[in-house]
Amino acid sequence: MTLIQRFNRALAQQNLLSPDQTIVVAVSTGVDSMVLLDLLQRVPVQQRPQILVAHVNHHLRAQSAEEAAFLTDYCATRSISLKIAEWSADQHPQNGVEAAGRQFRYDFFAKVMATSGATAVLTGHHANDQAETYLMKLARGGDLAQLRGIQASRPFQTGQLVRPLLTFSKQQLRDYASEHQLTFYEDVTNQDVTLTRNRLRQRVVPELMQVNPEFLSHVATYEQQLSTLLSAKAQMVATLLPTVQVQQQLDLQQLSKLPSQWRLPVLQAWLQKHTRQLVSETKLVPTYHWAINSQSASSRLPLTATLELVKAAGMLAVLPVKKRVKKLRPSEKIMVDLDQWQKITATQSVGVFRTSPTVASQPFPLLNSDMPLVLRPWQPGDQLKLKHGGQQLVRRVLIDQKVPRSERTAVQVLVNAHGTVLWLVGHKFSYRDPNIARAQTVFLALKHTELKGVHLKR
Ligand SMILES: Nc1ncnc2c1ncn2[C@@H]1O[C@H](COP(=O)(O)OP(=O)(O)OP(=O)(O)O)[C@@H](O)[C@H]1O
Repeated sequence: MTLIQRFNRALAQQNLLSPDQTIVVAVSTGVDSMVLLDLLQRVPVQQRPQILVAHVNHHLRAQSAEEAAFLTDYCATRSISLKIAEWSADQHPQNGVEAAGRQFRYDFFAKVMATSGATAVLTGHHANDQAETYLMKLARGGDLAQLRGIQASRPFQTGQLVRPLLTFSKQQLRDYASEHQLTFYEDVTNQDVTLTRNRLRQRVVPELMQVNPEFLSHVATYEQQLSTLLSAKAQMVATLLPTVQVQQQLDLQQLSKLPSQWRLPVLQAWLQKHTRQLVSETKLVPTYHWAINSQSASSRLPLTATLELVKAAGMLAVLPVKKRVKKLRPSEKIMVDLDQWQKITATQSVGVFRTSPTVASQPFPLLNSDMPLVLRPWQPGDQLKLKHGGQQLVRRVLIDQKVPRSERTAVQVLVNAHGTVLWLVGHKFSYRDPNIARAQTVFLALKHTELKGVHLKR
């Protein structure tokens, strides 16, 4: 089969052989995309899709303007529609020009696709590009899924991104170009061996082809096998995921019942679903150990700036990061406004109300001279007034009530303007005669709230 026949077969496989559809052809004026454009024009007219060439002038090389002018002339002579985008120098970033240029290109292709109603964008990627991509990914490391190379076709905007030359080697394309006397431009930056891809292109791939001339087709075969394997894996994970999910949460016991090789991929899929981010399995290993280890020191694990993993009652949930309530230090005081809840810890709020609140509360005769009321951690000399005129040290109350030493410092007292303790919050009230003159009855209340998400449903 000739190269032209193989090319037409590749187009047929992608359902592109129809004059009723428009395709965008990304042409850089390099040999690959000029061969692509030439081959497309050789498709019999009754099958040939409408061609719309898209070119980006990157303004990166002196040659750029010449290339754009050449392509303008080429398309005009052959009555081919052409769209050119200018990526002007002032748009170039200081670093990462290559990636930014690629982004600009694909954004432009997407725009052209949208405005022309095209069904596909075609690029000139070939078998050597595929091999270089594989080698780069092997060197970089990661999950097997990340080793996937360039796809012959993948969804792109409202259609497909198609690489019909993926099975052809660079040499085959060069031979075709010289046989058909095509004009094309060499990218001089391809000679720059300080760039990793160029070193692979010029040194490593030729070496490997010396080891085995079939190297490129072996890479293509691996890519196919890998694709099949990964889609089988994705299907299996999709089947297993519902067996460990309870609503939005993940049941850790069910997870640990899965065959060991599926636990990490299922955790990964569950996390991806709830965070919309894919974390590689390799990076997920510590998270997995934290999740299944019942001795983990903490029940929370930060995931992103805004999300955290929360583990409770054998379940795992992805929740928004809670704003931590700052622990009160001994010197800190909070002025108490009447009729308002005041948070004193992550789970406790205190209020002084003029009408009885819905939660349990203690009536207390309050004097104008008590105001302002203050909440603060208790101090060593603090005392409570007892009913028959005596005093009791706060410290004594805490000891009598067997409050663990570690929890004692966090206990708060409500004191009046004169520093008299009215309430040892959560433990005991000071006594005051309910018939004292000029007093108004207020209600001292303590409310416990659960930390959202810590008490998870099973
Ligand atoms: N300036 C350009 N204008 C239009 N199309 C381009 C341009 N540069 C590259 N392309 C398209 O992208 C294909 C691959 O080009 P090249 O290998 O230089 O890009 P890459 O950056 O390595 O690949 P990718 O763009 O997929 O990351 C070309 O064959 C061509 O179809």
